[in-house]
Amino acid sequence: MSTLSNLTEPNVPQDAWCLFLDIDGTLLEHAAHPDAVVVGDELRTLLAGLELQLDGALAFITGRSIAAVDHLFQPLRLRAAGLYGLEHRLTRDGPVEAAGEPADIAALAEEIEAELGSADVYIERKGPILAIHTRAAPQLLQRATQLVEQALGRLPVGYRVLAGNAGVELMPLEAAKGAAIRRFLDLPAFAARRPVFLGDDTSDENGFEAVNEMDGISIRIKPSGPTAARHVLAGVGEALAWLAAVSQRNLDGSTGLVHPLNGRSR
Ligand SMILES: O=P(O)(O)OC[C@H]1O[C@H](O[C@H]2O[C@H](CO)[C@@H](O)[C@H](O)[C@H]2O)[C@H](O)[C@@H](O)[C@@H]1O
Repeated sequence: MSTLSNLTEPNVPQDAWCLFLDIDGTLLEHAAHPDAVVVGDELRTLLAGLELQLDGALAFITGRSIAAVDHLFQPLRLRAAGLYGLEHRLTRDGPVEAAGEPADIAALAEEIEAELGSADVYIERKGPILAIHTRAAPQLLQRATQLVEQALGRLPVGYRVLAGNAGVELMPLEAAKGAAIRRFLDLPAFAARRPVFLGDDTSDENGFEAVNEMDGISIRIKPSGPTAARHVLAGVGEALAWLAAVSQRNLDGSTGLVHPLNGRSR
């Protein structure tokens, strides 16, 4: 685990590499509600350009569903692992593959909603995953966490509880960003490329570990404590600037290891 003091800003190899991107808190500033985030045309253009430069070796790795991601980024469609890897779209225009039958957690969502009894708590129903958002009611986070932890024993298959950003999520054990990244790395478009992963959250830590094992480049956005990532960028603005600088360097045809924000080799 690294702490803030020993994390450095990342370099990116100019030879064969591929890119994995978390969305909320990495590419998009957090908003009061999941539907309130805004995707600008500049971001769409940046991602489309990077995807082209990387010959398609770019994928979103997100806790959102792929349908929700498509809706947010439309008309742009990219390769994606959604629901923390319970869904994959391995080619840009291909089908969404979903992991087995989800447990029926609809009733549980109703129960938790009634128990919390606050219009300020938003329960996002994502098929096999429940996300309980307490951004507008932070005093209810502890109770929400207790409720999902208590529910674990009643669920038919292995579930776990993961702290989210201003909330908590209940998800199947196999939902993990590291496994989602590995799945892409087995594909011809990604194989033999060095993985680069940008993320900002607890759920991204598992992805950083996977990327580190493959001698990749793990980048935590705005870390607040120890992280498995080896590099840091201070916030969404810095992450977007870094990606834009990398893209520009690709267009310029530079070679070697570069620090894209200041152009110096390291
Ligand atoms: O893996 P990510 O792409 O980072 O997605 C993680 C979760 O992001 C969304 O929730 C978070 O962002 C919302 C918008 O800023 C914010 O209102 C909420 O408090 C955050 O937790 C999304 O709604 C979840 O489904 C994702 O799992």
